[in-house]
Amino acid sequence: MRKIIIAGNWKMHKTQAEAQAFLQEFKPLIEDAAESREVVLCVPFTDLSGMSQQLHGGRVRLGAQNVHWEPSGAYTGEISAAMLAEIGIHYVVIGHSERRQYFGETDETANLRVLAAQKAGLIPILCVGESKAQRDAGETEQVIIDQVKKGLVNVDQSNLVIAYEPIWAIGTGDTCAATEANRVIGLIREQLTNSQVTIQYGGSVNANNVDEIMAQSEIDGALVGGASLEPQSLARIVNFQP
Ligand SMILES: O=C[C@H](O)COP(=O)(O)O
Repeated sequence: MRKIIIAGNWKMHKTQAEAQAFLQEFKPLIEDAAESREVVLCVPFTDLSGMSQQLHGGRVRLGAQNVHWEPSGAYTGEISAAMLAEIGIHYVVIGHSERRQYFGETDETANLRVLAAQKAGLIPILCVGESKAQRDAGETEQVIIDQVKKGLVNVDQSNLVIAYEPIWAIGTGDTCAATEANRVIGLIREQLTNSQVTIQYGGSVNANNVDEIMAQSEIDGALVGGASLEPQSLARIVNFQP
């Protein structure tokens, strides 16, 4: 049975004080959510340590938003997988389209990061997705297959999450039709050797559309940006109605 994972990606939002206030309101709202649903918050590096202590023993797990592939060294500004694992982090977002667009990340560096994360015992959330131009040119399938294959070289698929995030649907309110997201995620699954990998959809998921998205047979969760910043809205997404 594939694990359902609802993950918030706060991106570059929330100070430690704001994170603490969020958790105080959020935790009671998800107390009754089905145990089978994993709840993850992928937050800025500066929030991780404090939140890890605040969440210790609870059901909300933490994720980072990036990780370097080397275990240590002269890489100013970078964070290693062991540093994250040491403070109780379980997940790490890798290859998000914003990292690819603004920071020059590639399928090759995403692959190195996935391998480093797994080596330290973290679960990578590998993001893939096509741009509007690629979709309009009919290249969606090839782009996605390429990203998946290149990102997963030598990767252990029993310790992996993939997020399908069409770039044109991120932060735009222009959600990919649930049936189309389901089709592309089915295509991603066909490229895998392990059929049990959790594959999320991401791109303008919110309290109003989550039920339809999560009703799709291939979609095992959501990676939520904007709508994860408010406790009520993320709680509604965690409590989606199947
Ligand atoms: O990682 C999350 C995605 O980029 C989706 O962001 P969004 O929900 O604000 O569209």
